[in-house]
Amino acid sequence: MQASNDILPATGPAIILVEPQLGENIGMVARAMANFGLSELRLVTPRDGWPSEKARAAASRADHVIDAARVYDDLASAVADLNFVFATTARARDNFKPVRGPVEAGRALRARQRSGQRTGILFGRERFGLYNDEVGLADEIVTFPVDPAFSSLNIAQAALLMSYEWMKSGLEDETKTNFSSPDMMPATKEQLHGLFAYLEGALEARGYFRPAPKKPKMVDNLRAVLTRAGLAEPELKVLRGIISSLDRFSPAMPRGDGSPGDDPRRLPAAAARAAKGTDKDQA
Ligand SMILES: C[S@@+](CC[C@H](N)C(=O)[O-])C[C@H]1O[C@@H](n2cnc3c(N)ncnc32)[C@H](O)[C@@H]1O
Repeated sequence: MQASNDILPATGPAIILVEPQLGENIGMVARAMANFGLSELRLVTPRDGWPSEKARAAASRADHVIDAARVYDDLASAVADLNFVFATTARARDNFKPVRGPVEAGRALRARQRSGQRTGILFGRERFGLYNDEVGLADEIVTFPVDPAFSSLNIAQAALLMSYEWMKSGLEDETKTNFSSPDMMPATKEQLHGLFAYLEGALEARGYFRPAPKKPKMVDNLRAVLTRAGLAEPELKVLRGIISSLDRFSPAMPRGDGSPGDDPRRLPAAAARAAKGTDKDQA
């Protein structure tokens, strides 16, 4: 069957395969996407390179998906322009992320798309799935209800199930859900990662990440908390302003300009009261 000429522009979630190992699987993912009206395929460093004739053959004429597939050097770049990302995983993860079933996830993606957000779904390597720090780049997790004794689906089957739920969510007579006004939609991942870098730099300078071996876990937790908040761009600006202000007015270890040292006259009112020991709460 020939792919139709009037394929719709990519309005559905991007399907993001992290280091896919087999061209055949990439092709079958593309085919499943095309079956259910998805067309935006992103590949993070496919093991056997790209383009792949094996992928094209397995896609069974979903050529429009294969031809439009984009390759990225790392996952952060692949999600940079997205507002909301699901990670699919069969394994329970020890972090703060909400775990959804596929039906709920399909509906959530549809509602976010209707409110103008760009979304994506991550799939892991065939052999061992996604690393925890990769799941950490997503907002929420999707786990399919499967037999716990045999829980791992083939990647293309997993992509097929998610694509199916996506299409089904558009066929249902659902009440439209607007998450928020357009300027309060979640910031893009690139904007969010900018905040991570800024905050982590400020915390590093204050010796927050101690002892050093705990730093990766502390960073993961911090990022999970900030990701879960679904912060919009104006909210990121507020947080940046707060961090920069604390940076300037930390009497203990001043950074940047305007440090007040221990001069209470230059501290914000509450801090000045505390510094002078006149704060009633301290009595
Ligand atoms: C073959 S599986 C990887 C298997 C790996 N042992 C694991 O547990 O993650 C390839 C990918 O398919 C998706 N997947 C497989 N089974 C799944 C399930 N039960 N729920 C959600 N995603 C699943 C995930 O994206 C996974 O990284």
